[in-house]
Amino acid sequence: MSAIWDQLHAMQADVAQRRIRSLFDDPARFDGFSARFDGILLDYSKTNIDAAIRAALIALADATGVPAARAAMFGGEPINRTEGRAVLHTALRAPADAEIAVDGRNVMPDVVATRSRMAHFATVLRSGAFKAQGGRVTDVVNIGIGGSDLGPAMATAALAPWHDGPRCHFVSNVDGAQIHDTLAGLDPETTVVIVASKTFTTVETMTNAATARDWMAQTVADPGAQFVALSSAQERAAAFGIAPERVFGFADWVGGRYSVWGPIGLSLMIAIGPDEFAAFLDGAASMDAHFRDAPPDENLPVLLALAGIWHRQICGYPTRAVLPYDQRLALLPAYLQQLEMESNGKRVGMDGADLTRPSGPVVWGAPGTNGQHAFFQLLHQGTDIVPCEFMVAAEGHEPDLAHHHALLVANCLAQSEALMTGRSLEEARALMAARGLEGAEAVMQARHRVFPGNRPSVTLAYDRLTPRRLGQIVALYEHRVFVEGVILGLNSFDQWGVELGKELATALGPVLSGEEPAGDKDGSTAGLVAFLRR
Ligand SMILES: O=P(O)(O)OC[C@H]1O[C@](O)(CO)[C@@H](O)[C@@H]1O
Repeated sequence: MSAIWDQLHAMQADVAQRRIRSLFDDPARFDGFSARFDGILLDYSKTNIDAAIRAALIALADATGVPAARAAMFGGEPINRTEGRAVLHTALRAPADAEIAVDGRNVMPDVVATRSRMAHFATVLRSGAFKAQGGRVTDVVNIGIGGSDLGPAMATAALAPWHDGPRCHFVSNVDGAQIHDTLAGLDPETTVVIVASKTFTTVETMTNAATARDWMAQTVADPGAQFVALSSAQERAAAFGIAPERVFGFADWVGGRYSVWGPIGLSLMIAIGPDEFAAFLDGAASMDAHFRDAPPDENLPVLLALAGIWHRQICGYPTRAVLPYDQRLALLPAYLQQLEMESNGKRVGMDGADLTRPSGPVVWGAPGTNGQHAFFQLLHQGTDIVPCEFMVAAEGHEPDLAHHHALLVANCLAQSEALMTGRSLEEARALMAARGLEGAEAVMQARHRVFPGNRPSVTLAYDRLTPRRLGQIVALYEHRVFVEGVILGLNSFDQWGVELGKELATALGPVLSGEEPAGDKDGSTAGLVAFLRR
């Protein structure tokens, strides 16, 4: 297998000076290096991947066991080795009649039962039949963090055109500013609070949940009746005082960052309704089938993963930017940061030995066109190369504002073109000459206006951002992360790297309150404690 890695590095050295633009001398370049599924087009023709490199990348995926690992994941095997668990978020969106076994038991009856309990609850709440102390529920506050926040918050914002339920708010940070500002605008008598936590121990969520309960208790006689829990830890939810009929559980084979498809998606279901939520699940399930069945050179998650491996592990680019030209996907970069970096930000392989190559990249981004007026300067002229992943819809949701959408699309395409094509010194000098500049000043000014180009990007284009399309896009990224993780030989489904900070924060609480001395804390931490202690 290391022979294929070596081969890819050698291929990269061979093509390092090649202009991506020159690949379009072949009129079939776009068709040969793009793939379609349903209403989605993945264009990776603006990368330096050619047919031989793609073949080697596919051989790498085979040699590292991607097909077998994929079968093991869909088959419910305990592929999350460090936690001894299956990885079955795909079951949450599988058709009701699917049969998916964990330890010999079909999990689908439980999944389907929870799905219909959620749908019933959402329908009752949306219809006004669920009576809060003040009558019809006007507002829902989802309290959760990480995967218990980012998925539903991202998807709820993305699907705003489908909102016809109560207003949904999301509180995640333990910073009291967020819950203060959120609750300040709400009426406790018409608000329902959803406590979303797989473990029901996460300190941020439990602190916010207690604050929300105190807030509600000031005017509501039975605040527990307006609380809902989404959790794998059903006893802890009960101990918090939430009645079992408002506790929606899920199994430990659903990872936090993969959990929007089940109970953690309840706030989204309340916002858009069970039917549209079902379309979101169906979209994801269709991407699951595509990922399972399509040949690698037509398989969107595999191709996106191979482009990721090429740019990060072979070319050595340390970050990648996600740039949705779709304002309603403004939270997608944050969602993908958790999905990708919590999954593949690891330093050892499955066997515990050090990785011999870089882990997954730093993922960052912001919606276009805003980013163009902020950090795109570095993307075009900085000394680091940042592979960009653009996203754009053919159609917006505002027919009266079609001219806005036309500008949005033009800007998206202009950016990937500019990144690839750039502007040479000769072209820049011609521009200066046209402005009447001459001599050394013209050269200096021209050099500032050179764009080196040859900067790779992929574009994910889709017809329109619907619940189904969003489900497909999110599942596409989930599987992309999985494929990259398998190729790197790491466990994409644990997150031990978040533990140490949690432990130290717990220990620092009494130090900050003055109950305990700073003791053997390092000088910086002790100095900061002294400054911040009140
Ligand atoms: O849903 P929980 O158990 O509150 O966890 C929230 C988040 O915290 C993490 O465990 C990281 O600390 C994430 O993986 C998870 O999504």
